[in-house]
Amino acid sequence: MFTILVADSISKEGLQPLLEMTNAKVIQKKVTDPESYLDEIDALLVRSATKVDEALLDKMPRLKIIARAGVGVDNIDVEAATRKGIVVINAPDGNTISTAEHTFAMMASMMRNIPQAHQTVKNLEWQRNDFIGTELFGKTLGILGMGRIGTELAKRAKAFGMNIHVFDPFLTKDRAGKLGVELCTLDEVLEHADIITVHTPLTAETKGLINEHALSKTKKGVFFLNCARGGIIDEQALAKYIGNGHVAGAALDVFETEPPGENPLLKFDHVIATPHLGASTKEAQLNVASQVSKEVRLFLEEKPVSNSINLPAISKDIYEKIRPFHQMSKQMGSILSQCIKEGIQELSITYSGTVTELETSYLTKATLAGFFKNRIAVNVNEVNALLTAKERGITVGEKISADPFGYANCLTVTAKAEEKSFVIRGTYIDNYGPRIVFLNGFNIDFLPEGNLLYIQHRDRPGVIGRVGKILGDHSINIATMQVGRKEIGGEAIMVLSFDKPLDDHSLALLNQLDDIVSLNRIHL
Ligand SMILES: NC(=O)C1=CN([C@@H]2O[C@H](COP(=O)(O)OP(=O)(O)OC[C@H]3O[C@@H](n4cnc5c(N)ncnc54)[C@H](O)[C@@H]3O)[C@@H](O)[C@H]2O)C=CC1
Ligand SMILES: O=C(O)CCC(=O)C(=O)O
Repeated sequence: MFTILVADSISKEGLQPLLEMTNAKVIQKKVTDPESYLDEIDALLVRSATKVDEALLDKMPRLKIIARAGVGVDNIDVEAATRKGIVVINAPDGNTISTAEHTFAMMASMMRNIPQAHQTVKNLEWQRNDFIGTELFGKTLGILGMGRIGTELAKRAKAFGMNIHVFDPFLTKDRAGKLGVELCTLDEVLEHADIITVHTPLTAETKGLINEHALSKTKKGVFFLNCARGGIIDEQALAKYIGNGHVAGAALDVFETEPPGENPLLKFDHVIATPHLGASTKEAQLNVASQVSKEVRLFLEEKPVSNSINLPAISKDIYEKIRPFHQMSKQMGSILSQCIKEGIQELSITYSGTVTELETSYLTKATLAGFFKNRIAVNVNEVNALLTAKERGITVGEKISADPFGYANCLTVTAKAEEKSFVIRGTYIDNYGPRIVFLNGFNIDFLPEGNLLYIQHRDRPGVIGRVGKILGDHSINIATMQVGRKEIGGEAIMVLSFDKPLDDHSLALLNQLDDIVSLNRIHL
């Protein structure tokens, strides 16, 4: 049974895919509510009100996925979540139109003084001369950040006869041409635009993108809009430039601190504001809620998700092809980890045959996840596998080889420790399943599943019988047994599988047998 916490106000209709799950319980409470049962939560859904920081994550040991019903994930410590192996997803385009429309509405309202004029009429005044506005037609709109919202805004502004100048380091000239906008440098936008609007994410790079230095380059009488994130425009600098009459007005939907409280910007008549309403439409809220609910459900059903911030996105079709290898990779990593007990310096995987046509980097991460599973306390999965390896000084390598050793496909994983290395090879046979076909220098053939015992021994008559006798004497049923050797009388191996885990006492007795070199219990 999964427990899902919906911590912010999210459209109930959009939550339907989660409410319909028979194996999930949905709790709608703030994270500060004692009845939110943080230590039992598997999935967390938020908007921007809940700050998902490391301290909160520490209280949620079972958490597997955080879903942001919206775009900006700046209220989530994605790095801490990644370290803990928690998938972070968002709803990247469910509120694009609403936010573009809100920005446009704010721009039109600001240029025609609508909020201020509205208030005077409500106050029974009739001041027609105080509210002379400015047309949008023929003006230059500077858009900083030409992503989804910037692009939708540009379309609407073009329809109003505006010239669009854009700064976005990731926008190509070709795409700018197709969108009918002029690609500029930041300075060019600052120098030429009549109205400047920001539509970037809030990152270390965009924090203070519009600071005093940038403001000093703008035209006198310029207008500003921020319907993206507080902090992209430095509030102190903006207040200074409105105060000295250089900036003619600003329209703000977002603030560095929300709610903004006694913010000096709100004292200016030429500043209009809304309380972070960009995405507040019925349509957007339904869109984002149902987008993330569907994704969380897919994730809990162990199906691939598309809108992850910290996990490589793979489509459902691709996942279906990769699924058998995905499971086998995890098992191979786990076997390796249980056979080579010491710390390793390097883990390399060679792919050959048909598997090379798939997203092998996903399999490499799964192998690492399997390897770390029983070694470290942190939940390691495809999200944090590479980071975990890096933090532990393990070099991870991936190679493609033309030689599949006679199989249709083959994965060979080598772990190198200081003094030894261990190699495991597996193949997936259609309509049959995964098989481990090579273990530490020996050809073998076993199913990587359940409770296994890997025995290295000398190839002498009677060893197999003595092993069987001890197990039989202790009522341990051998489900399967595979043997392999390099040469007659030389080193040999056995891999046995049992219906239940092998107990310590029987293991110790087996260890005392002549000709036994080493024993490894493997639990998959
Ligand atoms: N007010 C509200 O309620 C809402 C606010 N937002 C915010 O709007 C912003 C934009 O959202 P989307 O368009 O959906 O995101 P997006 O990811 O589609 O677009 C962001 C664009 O910013 C560009 N960019 C990144 N760094 C840049 C830099 N240093 N200088 C210039 N451009 C840069 C990127 O190349 C990208 O094209 C985000 O901050 C998001 O959180 C989104 C939805 C609702
Ligand atoms: O949840 C909201 O209403 C805010 C939306 C937003 O800011 C975003 O999607 O980035």
